[in-house]
Amino acid sequence: MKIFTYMKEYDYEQLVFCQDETSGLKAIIAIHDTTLGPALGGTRMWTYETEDEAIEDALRLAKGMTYKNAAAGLNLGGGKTVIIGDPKKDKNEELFRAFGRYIQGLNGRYITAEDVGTTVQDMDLIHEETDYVTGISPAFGSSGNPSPVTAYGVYRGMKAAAKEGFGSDSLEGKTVAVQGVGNVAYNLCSHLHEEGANLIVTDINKEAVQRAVNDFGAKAVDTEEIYGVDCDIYAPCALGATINDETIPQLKAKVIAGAANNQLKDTTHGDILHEKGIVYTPDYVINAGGVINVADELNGYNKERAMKRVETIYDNVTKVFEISRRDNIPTYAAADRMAEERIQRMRHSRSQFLQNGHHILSRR
Ligand SMILES: NC(=O)c1ccc[n+]([C@@H]2O[C@H](COP(=O)([O-])OP(=O)(O)OC[C@H]3O[C@@H](n4cnc5c(N)ncnc54)[C@H](O)[C@@H]3O)[C@@H](O)[C@H]2O)c1
Ligand SMILES: CC(C)C[C@H](N)C(=O)O
Repeated sequence: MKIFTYMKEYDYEQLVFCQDETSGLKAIIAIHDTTLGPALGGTRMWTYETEDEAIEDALRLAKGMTYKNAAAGLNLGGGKTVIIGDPKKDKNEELFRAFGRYIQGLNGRYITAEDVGTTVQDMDLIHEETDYVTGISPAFGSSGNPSPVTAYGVYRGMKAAAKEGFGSDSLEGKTVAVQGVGNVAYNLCSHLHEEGANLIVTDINKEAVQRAVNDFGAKAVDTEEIYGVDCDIYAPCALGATINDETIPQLKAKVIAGAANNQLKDTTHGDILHEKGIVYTPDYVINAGGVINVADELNGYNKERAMKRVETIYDNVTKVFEISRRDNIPTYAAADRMAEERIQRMRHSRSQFLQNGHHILSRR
């Protein structure tokens, strides 16, 4: 992989490789853009086949966080970490503490939180070494696990998408096909079940599937079957790139609305969905609930304030559909436009120098 060529093409600021022999830590911190503020984004722990695959995942996820934070109206830039390893076997205290020291070394340019493969307990270990971590235990005044809040935001965004696709935001009687019933999707299923939606679920983890079957009366299908099931809404809630050349022809859903990051394999797939009249809800707009919640910690966490902001996901999704219709562009492009315009506006409005915080000579 030509790293500098890639970084230049998509305007990345920084890529940090972290190696600690004692703990076995191998991590990549990608900082995409800090125009709006420090880069906030989670830490993913995953078994990557190759180092290039891990680097690419970190870079793509970090850029997604720039757009997610900008579109959500947060004063934060975008970054992300991937730790190369098996979250079931390779975790230890030293590893997360070593990683925490690397974050501390960035002196606030990057703030972390949970993502796939990491937990509140892992964040607590990172917190032993740095304050630049959110989503730690509520006992520290933190917001805790972001997943239930992400799920609530996805639920609200799905309602806005249903309004666009079916003319009503009621999900009662709608059939939703959920791919991956992990931390976010289990909570999403709970909201959908409560509203009277029918659920079809799949996961590579059989216990996760069984829990959804038992708790919500969901119908289980095999992992490859999920794309072609008869449903109104497809909710991708596992990993990325599941909307691609192989899966699009199978889809029967009119609406796509789910939690996963980087759902489109690439932008051409967003174009195809647009041509087919499938309502695609841009991933980083609908799944911003978690980051909105953890970002509130930077002001001293207030749940009521955070949840009020999470409610805006419904309006943000609606706005993306409006831009898409107005400018006749696919929804992913409409979301990018919304995020990029905000970053550009802020970049320009900061051209005037204003002393903020400490006097620049105060430490002499
Ligand atoms: N946790 C959050 O707050 C949050 C916020 C925003 C976005 N996201 C994104 O949402 C997605 C889910 O996050 P999560 O925290 O629930 O993760 P998770 O690891 O708890 O859940 C993911 C689930 O997907 C399953 N899975 C993996 N590959 C699969 C496949 N090929 N087919 C079917 N199932 C498969 C896993 O077994 C797991 O149960 C991720 O893409 C994540 O980046 C999460
Ligand atoms: C900051 C976190 C809550 C990040 C979350 N994993 C996301 O992708 O939005």
